[in-house]
Amino acid sequence: MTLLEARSLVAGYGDSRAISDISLSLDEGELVAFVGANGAGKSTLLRVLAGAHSPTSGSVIYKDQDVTRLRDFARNRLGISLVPEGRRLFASLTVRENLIVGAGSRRSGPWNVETVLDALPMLGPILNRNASRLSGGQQQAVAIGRSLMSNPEVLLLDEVSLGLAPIVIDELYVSLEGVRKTGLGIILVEQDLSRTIAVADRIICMLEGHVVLEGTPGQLTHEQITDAYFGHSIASFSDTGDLNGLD
Ligand SMILES: Nc1ncnc2c1ncn2[C@@H]1O[C@H](COP(=O)(O)OP(=O)(O)OP(=O)(O)O)[C@@H](O)[C@H]1O
Repeated sequence: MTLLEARSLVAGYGDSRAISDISLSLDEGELVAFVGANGAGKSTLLRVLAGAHSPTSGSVIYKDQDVTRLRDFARNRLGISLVPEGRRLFASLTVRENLIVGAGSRRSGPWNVETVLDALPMLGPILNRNASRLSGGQQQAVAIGRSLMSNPEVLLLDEVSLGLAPIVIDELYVSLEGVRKTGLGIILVEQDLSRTIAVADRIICMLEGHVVLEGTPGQLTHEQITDAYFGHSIASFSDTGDLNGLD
């Protein structure tokens, strides 16, 4: 079942365009990864999907409902949750309190402090620690846990592993795999190509606001993704695996 759809989204800041004509769909239990160089438009796209930034044109459809005009808090209540770049925790609150803030949408579902701790075991020992005293990996785990507390059906994760040690990233991805098995649709932005290829059902590469390459990890090579990332080739795989040139 399709959870989230973007139709021809265009968005920007003032006169400058950050994303152009982006369309995508996300199914239940699917993990779609966006890759691309700095400034490619990945964060803007996630913010538009979450309702934190208004598109100039195009639409966002969530479970057959047009949510384009709904703000982020309203979309969160419906089941779309963004883990933003920079994590944005409440520094003066403890880990437990940050998690509880995430439950503000009052949606019912499987996630509560206990189940979040099961999914993200690194939070257990630091539950009563102030968020200002956390490492980057711990902050990211709290940010993911806080989003889960809203019982989302779509999780949007920006720059999951940015600035984190490989061992911490491994642990976070093990947790995410468990979260995904619960049936959530996940869209993530990830700089680490090897990891993206390992976890994603589909990879979408953006360059200067456009989608320049799209396919499953089985259809795309590391080299093709790297080329698209840096703008060396512009190509797309259809579902049948054919290579098509794009304008
Ligand atoms: N608040 C803002 N005001 C003005 N321009 C912005 C703002 N945020 C992003 N941009 C611009 O929009 C374009 C897309 O940026 P965006 O952050 O979405 O890309 P990104 O792929 O997520 O890159 P990064 O990895 O650096 O976050 C860039 O040209 C960027 O400079």
